[in-house]
Amino acid sequence: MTPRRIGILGAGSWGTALAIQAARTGCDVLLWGHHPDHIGALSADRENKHYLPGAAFPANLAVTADLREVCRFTDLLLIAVPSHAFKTTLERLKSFAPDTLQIAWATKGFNPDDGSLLHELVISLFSERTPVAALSGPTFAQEVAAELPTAITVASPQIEFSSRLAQFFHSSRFRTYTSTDIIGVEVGGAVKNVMAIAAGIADGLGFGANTRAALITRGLTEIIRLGLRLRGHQETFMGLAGLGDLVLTCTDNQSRNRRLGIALGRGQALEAAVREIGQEIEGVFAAKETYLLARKHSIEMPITEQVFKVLYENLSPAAAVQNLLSRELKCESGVLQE
Ligand SMILES: NC(=O)C1=CN([C@@H]2O[C@H](COP(=O)(O)OP(=O)(O)OC[C@H]3O[C@@H](n4cnc5c(N)ncnc54)[C@H](OP(=O)(O)O)[C@@H]3O)[C@@H](O)[C@H]2O)C=CC1
Ligand SMILES: O=C(CO)COP(=O)(O)O
Repeated sequence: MTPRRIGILGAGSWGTALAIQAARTGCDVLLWGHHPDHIGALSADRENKHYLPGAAFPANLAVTADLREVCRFTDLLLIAVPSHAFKTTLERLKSFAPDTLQIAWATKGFNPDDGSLLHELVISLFSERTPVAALSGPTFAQEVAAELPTAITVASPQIEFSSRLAQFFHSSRFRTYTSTDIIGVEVGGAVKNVMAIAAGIADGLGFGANTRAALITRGLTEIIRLGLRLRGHQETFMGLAGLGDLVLTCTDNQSRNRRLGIALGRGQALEAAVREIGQEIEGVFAAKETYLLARKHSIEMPITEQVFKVLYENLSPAAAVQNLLSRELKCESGVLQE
């Protein structure tokens, strides 16, 4: 049997957890990070002490700070850098990647340049023929590293590619489902982070379970509205990469987006809260991109709008809640209509 090889780009908590998971299934894995010093520490410690402490690297997981080395190792790459670094990572790859490159990603977010989806960016920089896939679902890195049972969706328009990738990561503790709806999976993964900030704000303000459940439900409506407009499939939003990830992120304090919301609801300033969390908080970018997309497509996304205003227009969390509550009365059953 030919050896299964994968290169994983991005040595933060999620790239490291996925590298460990792929290695556990028997793949040979090369994990790339952009800071030589950080990669040196990973190599010496056989552990990512900064981003994923306590998860030992399997022997078949190697690390490098040299992107060319990854392309010499394999033409199958999985990108797990933050969305703001996604384009530059692709551009760096493009100059020396082979024509046979297959690109998957576990990044959750939009292209910050224009709010396009990441698969559109990959195709525009590479080719319509490049196999592409997005991995997304309710998956905290620490729990995957600790081998707590987890399920994820691998979405690609090319079924052979998603099926092959699903096998690269599948184990008895990590269940992989395939999907052809890459649009729905990407929209769900990006916009749930905005809702997690909203849910955190509500909890930080001292509201209760009723408020949280209402935000999750109405947040899902917003995700579906935008997702359908961008041609995602309704059933995807009820799946792991939709409702599954939305519930996870809005309800558990492992979520950095939720923790940011809690800090804001308690009155902490944005910069101080971001600094204290000290890791990527994708919802800060996604709130702006989702808000602009909603305006572009004339879609009502009131929770997104209020989160945007809290983050970018200095609106107080209490005023944002008041704005949501004072909206005109609506019929719930019309939620999916324009
Ligand atoms: N953590 C999780 O549980 C999950 C995360 N995700 C998604 O994974 C993506 C990555 O997040 P996550 O790993 O959690 O973030 P972390 O904050 O844990 O790590 C971010 C990593 O990105 C690196 N990085 C920052 N800028 C660049 C750049 N320009 N080029 C290359 N690498 C860069 C950082 O390196 P350095 O520190 O050296 O700057 C660091 O290694 C996000 O889109 C997130 O939504 C998805 C599912 C679960
Ligand atoms: O996407 C995630 C889990 O599925 C991680 O969420 P946070 O980025 O909010 O920590």
